Formats: sequence, C-alpha cells, structure tokens
Amino acid sequence: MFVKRYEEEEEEERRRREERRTTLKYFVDVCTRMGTETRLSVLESYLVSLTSSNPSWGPHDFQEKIPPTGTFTDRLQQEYNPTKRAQILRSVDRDGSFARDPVPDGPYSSGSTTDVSGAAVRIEWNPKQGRYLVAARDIKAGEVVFGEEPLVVAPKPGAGSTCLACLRALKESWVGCNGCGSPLCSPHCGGAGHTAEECKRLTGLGLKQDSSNKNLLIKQLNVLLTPLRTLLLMEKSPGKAAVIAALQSNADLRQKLPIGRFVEEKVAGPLRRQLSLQVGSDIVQHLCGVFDTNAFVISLGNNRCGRGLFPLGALMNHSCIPNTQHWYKDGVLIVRALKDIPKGESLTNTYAPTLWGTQARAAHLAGSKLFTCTCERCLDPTELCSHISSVACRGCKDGLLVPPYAPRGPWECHICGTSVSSGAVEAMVRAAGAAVSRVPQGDKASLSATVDHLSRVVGGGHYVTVELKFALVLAIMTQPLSDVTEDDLSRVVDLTKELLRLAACIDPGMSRFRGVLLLELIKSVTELMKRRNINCVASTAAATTTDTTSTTISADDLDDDNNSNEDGDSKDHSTTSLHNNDVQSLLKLMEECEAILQYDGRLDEVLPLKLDLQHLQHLYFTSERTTQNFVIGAEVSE
Ligand SMILES: C[S@@+](CC[C@H](N)C(=O)[O-])C[C@H]1O[C@@H](n2cnc3c(N)ncnc32)[C@H](O)[C@@H]1O
Repeated sequence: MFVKRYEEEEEEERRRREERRTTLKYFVDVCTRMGTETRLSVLESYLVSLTSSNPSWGPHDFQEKIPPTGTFTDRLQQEYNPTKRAQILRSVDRDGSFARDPVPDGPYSSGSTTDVSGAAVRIEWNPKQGRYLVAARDIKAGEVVFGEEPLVVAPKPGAGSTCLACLRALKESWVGCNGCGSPLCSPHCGGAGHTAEECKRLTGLGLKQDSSNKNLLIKQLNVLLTPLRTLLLMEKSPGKAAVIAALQSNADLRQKLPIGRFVEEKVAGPLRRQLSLQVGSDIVQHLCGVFDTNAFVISLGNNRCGRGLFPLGALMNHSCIPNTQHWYKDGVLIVRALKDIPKGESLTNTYAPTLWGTQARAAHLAGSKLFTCTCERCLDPTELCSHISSVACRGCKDGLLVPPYAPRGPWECHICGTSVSSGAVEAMVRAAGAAVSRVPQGDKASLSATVDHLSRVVGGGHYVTVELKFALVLAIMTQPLSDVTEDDLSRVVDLTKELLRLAACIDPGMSRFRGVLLLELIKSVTELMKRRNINCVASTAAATTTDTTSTTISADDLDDDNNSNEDGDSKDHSTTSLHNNDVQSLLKLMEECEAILQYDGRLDEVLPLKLDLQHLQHLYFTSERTTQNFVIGAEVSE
C-alpha cells in the first residue's frame, strides 16, 4: 500500500513538473512570437475581464449600456481598406508574422470578437505611440475611470531592506524568514507576498548563512525579486503570462544600452546560477523591460511601498499635462479623470513629475521610457506661460531668459533681449540643483534661506525654486499647528496661492498638487483666523509685509479664469481684505479639496478642518453684527 502511494505521489510530481515546463515553454513562444494583433486581443480580453469581474470600480453610471465597439482587429477591418491594413500591421510587426498566434488559455482568453461594452475605456493603437487607452464615452472630472489590482508587486530595485510579505520599509534590525533569511517585518507578518515557492528559490541567495555581507545581498535580492515573482506567477497562470508577454518592454532598444548588459550580468545570470531557474536571457530582458517601462510606484501607507504591474493602467500613454491621475485604495490602483474627458480623447498619465521643467522631464523619459514627448507643453518654451524653466535675467530686473526652440541655441530675455548660451544656463541650473541637494530634509530654516537664495539666482518661478517652495510649505505645516508662527502661516498663505496659480497652468484640474495646496492654504488661513479672534478687527500688515500689500484668499482669486485680465496679465493682488463671505468661500474650497483628496492619505485632515471652519462661520455671523470686516494682511479702511 505504501509503495502504491509513493508511486502515485511520484506520478503526480512528474505531471506537475511537466505542466510547468510546458507553461514556461508556452510563455517563451508567446513572448517571442506574439504578433501585434494578438497582443492587442490579449489586452482587450484582459480589459473585459476587469470590467466584468470588478464592476464596482467602474464608472458611476455603469449600468448604462454602451454599444460594443468591437476589437481592435474588427475596427481595423472597418476603418481601413485591406492594403492600408496590411501596411499598418507590417509597420509594427517586423517579421510580418503577425497573423495567427493562438490566444492563450486562461482567465483572459477570448476569440477575436472581444466585447468591450461596459468599459469606460477602449484600447487604440497608432504607429507613433503604440497602444493607448481612449475614453469610450464622456467621462466627468473626478470620476473613477477604472480600478485595477496589480498582477505583481515587489520592492523597488534600489530599496533598502523591505518586508517581502507586506512591503514595509524596515529599519536596520529585522527578522529573517525562517526558510530563506529574507527580510520580514515579523515572523508572522500577515502579508501574502512571500510564498513558499519563492522562499525555496531564495535560499540560493544565502541570506540565511551570510551575515557579513547582508547589505549587498539585500541589494541583489531586490533586483532579482521582481523577475522571480513574475516568473513564478507565469508558471502558475498561462493567462496572466500572456498578458505580461503582451506588454511593451522596449527590450530591443534596452539591449543596446548599459541596462541590457546589467540585466544579463546581474539578473539573468544569477537567476539561473543562484536561484536555479531554467530561464533564457530574452525572457529576463523582456520581464525587466516590462517592469521598467510599465510599472507604477505604489505607496500603500504605513511605510509600505514598492512597484506594481497594472497592465491596464500601463496602457495609458504619457503626457506632461495628463488628464488622469492615480491613487491607491487597499492596494487597488484607482485611476480618476482630472478634468472632463470627451469620448474619443486619449487617456493620459504622467511618467515624470509635472513640477519638473522640460529638459529634466525629457531626460527622465528618454533615459527610462526611451521616447521623446511631443506634447503641447514640451513644444512650448514658456511651458504654457508658466515659465517654469525660464531663468531670471541678470541684464534687467524683471526679465526671464526663455529656453530656445532649437536644442542648443541661446536663451533670450523676453524683455531686454539679453542672450546667454545654453551651457551657461545649464551650469546655473546645475548649481541651483546642487544647492537644493545640500538642504537637510524638512529643515525649515535651510529651506527658507535656500528659497530666497535661489529666487535671486534662477528666479522665484524656476522649477528648482518651485519644488523647494512646495517642500517649505510641507515642512512648515507638518509641525503641530500650534507651534507654527504667524509669520510662517502668512508665508504658507502666500506660497500656496502662488503655487496654485502655477498648478492652474501645468497641473490643471483635480490634481493632487492642487488638493494638497488647497488643504494647506485653508489650514493656514483657518489657523490665522482662529488666532486673531474673529470678534476683533486686526491689522496684521506688519507681521506679513513692510507695506500694506498682501493677497486675497477668496475663491475667486484661486480660480484661474478669474486670475488674469484680457491681456493674460495677472490680477493685481495688492488690494486686500477678506470679504464678509470668505469663511463661506473657504468652505467652498474645502468641498473642492475634499473631492480631490477623496482617495488620498491626507483625507483624514479634511474633516476636522471642516468642523473648525463651520465653527468659525458660526462665530463670524455672530460677530458680524458688530464688526464689518475681518482682515488678514491689510490695514482696515472703513
Ligand atoms: C507604459 S507603456 C504605454 C503603453 C504602450 N504605448 C504600449 O503599446 O504598450 C510606455 C511606452 O509607450 C510609449 N509612449 C508612451 N507615451 C508616449 C508618448 N507620449 N509619445 C510617444 N511614445 C509614448 C513609449 O514607447 C513608452 O516606452
């Protein structure tokens, strides 16, 4: 009887081994031979699987039936004549073998007639940008366009010790996993990330034995973990394997770059030698490329962060003035519209911080995503009149040196015409960047001094200074509010208003930047109002400026449409007083702030602030019977 059971177990094990071998072989085939059409079908099927399995994340009026748009293949049939169609497909499929790879088995399989009805988005393709998402119907600002769970999550390659199970960043001392010695936040961490299969493979790294070399081993672990987890997932699920195979990896380009060599030497080799994975270099190059090209940095709160692969989210192409932004809720990627998006418009996401200037964004995109952005902002040297890259002119008092249209041309002042070589400007910006890097993180005094210094060197509106201004606002406002001086509160009011005007140009709509700025503005104004006792008419001009100028904080002034006259000049903000209805204006802004930060970790701060404001409103109406004006930052003139 025992012999029989042993034989059965042997047979079962043999069958499992064979199954795995076939799956991986199958994946190799899919990866290397999959044609463009099939890749699109796989992703369209994946989109359908998401909308059907997770309708709660769909648009609010999800029940409304949208006429089926048909698959990409169908649309090509309809929209192009046969010659054009063949041309298009050849242009994206070098060996011409685009035709008939089988669509893989698994949860995402489907025939060529994928029904994408119900989804707010559909997938399109063009030769310049590849695949991208398009609004399948009108989408409203603030609407959740879709939610998506990650296929794979792992620590960032450059991260330090991170709990493999829950992605928490760990301090110097941590417990090692009993099996492989990898970092865990506790032996009983409830996170599901570190599986038995992964543990078995990772014993090959020697983390359990080697304690002298831990830091180096952790670095290696973080580099290997992403492809390891992805390969283990693909072995288990052919459907998911096909989705991952269908994602863009830029592997051909990357192989000619230092990153290609790095992957070969530091990833593919060790995966085979140390973790005993039978995997070819082409697969590893593809997987590393897929992550570097598509992965999102995820931040799960409580110091838990890493990278996640969200195939549908990854299909959003980049724009430096994106129309969507994402948040995370319980590990799910929530993609929301920043503005109204009409049917047919492509959905975009930004791959580079919007607060960076064009040269910095372009360098980041070229280096990591291997393309050049040609959006409206990138093509405009003034960056949509924000002048965030323009540098203060030394030739005249008010002028700005504006970047040239030609790549290495001279920068010219838009007022006095002074011309400065691009090399000289770049050196100036580098020096400014170096000054920023010397500022200790969160150090208010150094931040403030450096903002003043950089405002003189590169200008107050240059992106290096702007980033620091934002950091200064956060540094001031992370202290307990009762410790913040009135001077600092007034500075926050001025800085947030200046940054809100900038946000209206380069990060418009319901962006997190606007939401956080509104929150800090409302918080600082509310605190000032509370301190100055609503029943008194207080002049605080001396505390804020040497003259009696300051800026209004009414909702109208934060509204960009009201912020410039017909010539596009900024309004004069020197006449200042809070109007009688300003508490109500603040409450209105609060509503907007709450709507923007609906999925943000800072939403918790909104409710107490709202209560404070409602309390002030009550006081205000009581006091209004005796006092006409409540003034911040100006002399009272009755
Ligand atoms: C995350 S993927 C986006 C989806 C991709 N288009 C696809 O077909 O899978 C990023 C890649 O898409 C392309 N891409 C994204 N945005 C682009 C843009 N604005 N202009 C040109 N190419 C873009 C680049 O090749 C980039 O490496």
